[in-house]
Amino acid sequence: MVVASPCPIGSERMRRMGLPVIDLSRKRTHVAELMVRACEEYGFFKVINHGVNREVIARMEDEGRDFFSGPASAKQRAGPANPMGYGCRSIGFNGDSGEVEYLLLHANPTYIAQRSKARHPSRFCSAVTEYIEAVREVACQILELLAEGLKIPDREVLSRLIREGESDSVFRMNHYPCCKERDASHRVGFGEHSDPQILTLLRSNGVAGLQISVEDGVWVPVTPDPDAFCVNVGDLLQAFTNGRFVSVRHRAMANSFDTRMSMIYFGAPPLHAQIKPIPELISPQNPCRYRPFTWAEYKKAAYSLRLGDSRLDLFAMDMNVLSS
Ligand SMILES: C=C1C[C@]23C[C@@]1(O)CC[C@H]2[C@@]12CC[C@H](O)[C@@](C)(C(=O)O1)[C@H]2[C@@H]3C(=O)O
Ligand SMILES: O=C(O)CCC(=O)C(=O)O
Ligand SMILES: [Fe+2]
Repeated sequence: MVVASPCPIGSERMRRMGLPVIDLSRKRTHVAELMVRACEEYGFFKVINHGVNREVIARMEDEGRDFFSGPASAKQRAGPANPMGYGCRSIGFNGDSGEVEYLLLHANPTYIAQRSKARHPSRFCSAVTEYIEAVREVACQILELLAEGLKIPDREVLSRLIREGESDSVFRMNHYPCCKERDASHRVGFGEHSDPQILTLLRSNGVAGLQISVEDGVWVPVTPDPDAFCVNVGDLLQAFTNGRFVSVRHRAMANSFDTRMSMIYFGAPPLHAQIKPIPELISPQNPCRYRPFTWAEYKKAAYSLRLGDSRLDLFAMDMNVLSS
């Protein structure tokens, strides 16, 4: 098994400092610079003052709570996850599992309207649609700031891909029931992996569980903050930036005291989109590291592998051939 990267920052520094917290209301050039550094050094950061209306978040959270606490029959109606839909414990198609139940939806309004199998479908559907729209805007803003920070003249080169009507972005709600067992802190909710898409925006209630892999197999917990979005670089953004940004492995652990719910937006391009390093990020010192591929090809590879496998290596250029 080949695995994806841990965070390049050492465990001590990560424990001491925690993740970078970026205030989106600060000066644009400063924010862009901080974000680029965070994506290079941590692959993860938090954003605050992101402008997403509290009520939009609260409505989504209420709907999520209502769905997961609802009758098994309503949840079964939304399943089984193939891969979209409701799933319990089983993750993906290749034998992965964890102490989690979830709802996976395409982030596209028509799909959401058709797949709203909650107890109050139209209320659920409008809460999800509003939430996704608001979070997608933040994701686009971040991708444009990153392009600016990387001095890429086409500032929309990345944001355009997830703004497109045909974007294959996904919305996921994970519900981790409180695990009353004596040593539940060792129980895995969602196993280690990197996210395949471009950019992930995660929000959770105030309960801990998310952890990031740093060097030497150490896992560092992310302090929960319901007012922030936790943002991470996905595999495609690592490829677009020619390896300058890192798609870092993370996982979610069970919690012995409280129930945890996370709501995650995975910004992805349309299926037919070509993924290849952005030309401005290729140079003789940093030759092209990935061969061109489509998101459809990448997704197929992801779904044929286990959760913890690295798929980006399959699309990497042979650097020995390049240097000879
Ligand atoms: C085991 C798997 C679940 C997953 C598809 C995969 O084959 C490998 C990647 C997994 C992942 C991780 C990030 C997201 O939660 C997710 C929706 C995605 O796009 O890739 C999941 C997939 C899933 O749960 O279906
Ligand atoms: O629920 C979480 O905190 C993390 C889950 C995750 O990483 C994912 O669904 O890709
Ligand atoms: Fe993830």
